[in-house]
Amino acid sequence: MLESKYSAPEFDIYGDRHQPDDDGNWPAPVASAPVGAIVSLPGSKSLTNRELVLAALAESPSLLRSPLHSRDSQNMVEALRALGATITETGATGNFGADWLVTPGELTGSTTVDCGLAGTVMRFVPPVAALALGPTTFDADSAARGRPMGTMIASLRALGVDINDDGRASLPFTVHGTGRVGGGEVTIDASSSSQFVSGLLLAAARFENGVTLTHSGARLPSLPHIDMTVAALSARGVRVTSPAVGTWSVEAGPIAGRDVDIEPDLSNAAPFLAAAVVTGGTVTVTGWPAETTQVGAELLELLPRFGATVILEGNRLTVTGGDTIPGVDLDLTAAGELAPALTAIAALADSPSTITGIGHIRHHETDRLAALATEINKLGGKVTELEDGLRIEPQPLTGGTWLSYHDHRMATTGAIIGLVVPGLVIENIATTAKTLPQFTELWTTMLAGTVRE
Ligand SMILES: O=C(O)C1=C[C@@H](OP(=O)(O)O)[C@@H](O)[C@H](O)C1
Ligand SMILES: C=C(OP(=O)(O)O)C(=O)O
Repeated sequence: MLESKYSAPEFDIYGDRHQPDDDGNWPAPVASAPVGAIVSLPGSKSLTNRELVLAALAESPSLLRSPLHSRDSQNMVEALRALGATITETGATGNFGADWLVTPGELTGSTTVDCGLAGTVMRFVPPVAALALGPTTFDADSAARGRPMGTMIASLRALGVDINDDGRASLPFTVHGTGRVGGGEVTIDASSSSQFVSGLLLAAARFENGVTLTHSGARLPSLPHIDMTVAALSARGVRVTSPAVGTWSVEAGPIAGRDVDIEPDLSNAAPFLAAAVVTGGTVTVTGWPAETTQVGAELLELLPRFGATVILEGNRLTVTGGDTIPGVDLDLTAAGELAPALTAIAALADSPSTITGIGHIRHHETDRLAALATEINKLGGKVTELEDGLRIEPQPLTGGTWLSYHDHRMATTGAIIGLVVPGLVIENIATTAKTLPQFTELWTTMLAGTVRE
């Protein structure tokens, strides 16, 4: 497949060319043959940042083993430290960094929180700040200031929290914590992000009356991420129920300290597994959990739709690309986080694809529907934006500059396409540090494992 559709590689994947230049541009390495590699990945962003929040709100210390060390998790650590938790590195430093010991402390507030580019920080920490004794001002990178926050601000206000946003309904804003939140019933529209639900549920056991939250919007994206929140709460002894579809109830009560192993990030596995699909090679990801709430688990069903063979043996997931890549019709409402990597596969497929249910990813790190269509079309592709998705009609692609839009998954999506499209240069590859600072190293190591035929 690789040879039949695309020209031979032009340059050496092992050379210095695969470091970014001084402007942060990175020539995406081309796979000279089907990839063949075993890849280990750092911890899950979503699990790490949930466990950090819960550990900071708990009644006793927690140990997070193999947490993600990345910009998003660092922003979370610094936010919780600023609010009063003590977080120290401990234990042997593994391949991807030390464990974290989190000791809860009095939530003092009177501080500022830099959310960076992290949706989990801007949506999970304000309810914690509402429990603090003083004001907390939240801001973010200018690239992230426009991400939706109105639902969080309105729902905290509905629960009795004083917030000053100067009428913007977005960052920056100040949460005037008083040390207590009454809680109770609240109805919110979480159609632009599931993180509004998760953020309120994570802190709700510390509200005086807990929370009963009902989602009222037309659609609710990323449900597996809410299930992850519910599971993380339950594992810490919090009583949380879902009495009806779209309603969750968290009882007031203590949050238990807990030692927890953070699973590898299965969404960050997507580009590596996609590399097997688009080159007709084989990639094994280690440490794949037997059971997980991560949405990346859906790759086991999704990648075979693109002609791949997927085998889970023990804790190793092996994906082998097929001889052809059929186009697909997918509803990714639940798994929008996987859409960029799957769009790369679809752009390199043998027939058209339609991906729907992902209107909300216009509110991710960038408008991902516009960004994916723009960048693929610049290379000669034919991607049409739909109201809630993309129509992808594969075309022969040529190299060019691939913009990242401060979006780690845009950067890694470019890398997938660059495996088979020579001359693709990714702007601001460093933005991958949001969730995977080792991306270029792991990617080139994956390619160095290539079995040349
Ligand atoms: O709760 C979480 O950890 C996340 C929820 C999802 O957000 P949306 O519901 O905004 O898609 C997902 O896309 C994001 O990467 C992480
Ligand atoms: C949408 C994402 O991130 P965030 O947690 O910043 O929303 C993502 O990682 O794909």
